[in-house]
Amino acid sequence: AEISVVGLQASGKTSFVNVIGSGQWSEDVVPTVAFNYRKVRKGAVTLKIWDVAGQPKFRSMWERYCNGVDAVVFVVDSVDQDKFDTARFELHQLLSQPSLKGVPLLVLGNKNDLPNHASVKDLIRELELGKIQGRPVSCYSCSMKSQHNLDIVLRWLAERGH
Ligand SMILES: Nc1nc2c(ncn2[C@@H]2O[C@H](COP(=O)(O)OP(=O)(O)OP(=O)(O)O)[C@@H](O)[C@H]2O)c(=O)[nH]1
Ligand SMILES: [Mg+2]
Repeated sequence: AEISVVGLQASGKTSFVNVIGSGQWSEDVVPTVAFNYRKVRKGAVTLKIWDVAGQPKFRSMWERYCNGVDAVVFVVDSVDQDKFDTARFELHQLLSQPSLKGVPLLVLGNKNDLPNHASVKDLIRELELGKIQGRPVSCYSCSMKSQHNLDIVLRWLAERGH
């Protein structure tokens, strides 16, 4: 399956790709410039992953990297509640692109190893996930640091096929 990983800067997209790619958690990751491409084998499935940069100047590129993928993964820092409005805006903006019609969406509320993280229920409300129509949508709370819930995330991705 081919997937694209998007979301605001410092939400943990590159950490996600590093952890599922090599099992390596590291505190020291540099902000992504433009994008990274990585192929990850997980048992019988090969994931082709576009890890796209989240800083404002790169967000206009998200659509290009999401075009034609089997799933979009949108990563949110579930502790950084001040950024939920921006995350919601960028997510709905992206999903409104005609090229992304029907593409399955996985929202990850990352950093749940930290205190006061938003729950899945909070994220569904804050990001208005209930308003999304015409595509499968899932939302999980997880942590790249503790690897909590990464098993169900990988299962979800494996089900996107190929
Ligand atoms: N506590 C904690 N920190 C995390 C977790 N995931 C990522 N981080 C930290 O969050 C910071 C940003 O992580 P990145 O993976 O670089 O974030 P990004 O979304 O790729 O950022 P851009 O490439 O700039 O868009 C780093 O300091 C990570 O160590 C997590 O699950 N828990
Ligand atoms: Mg990155």
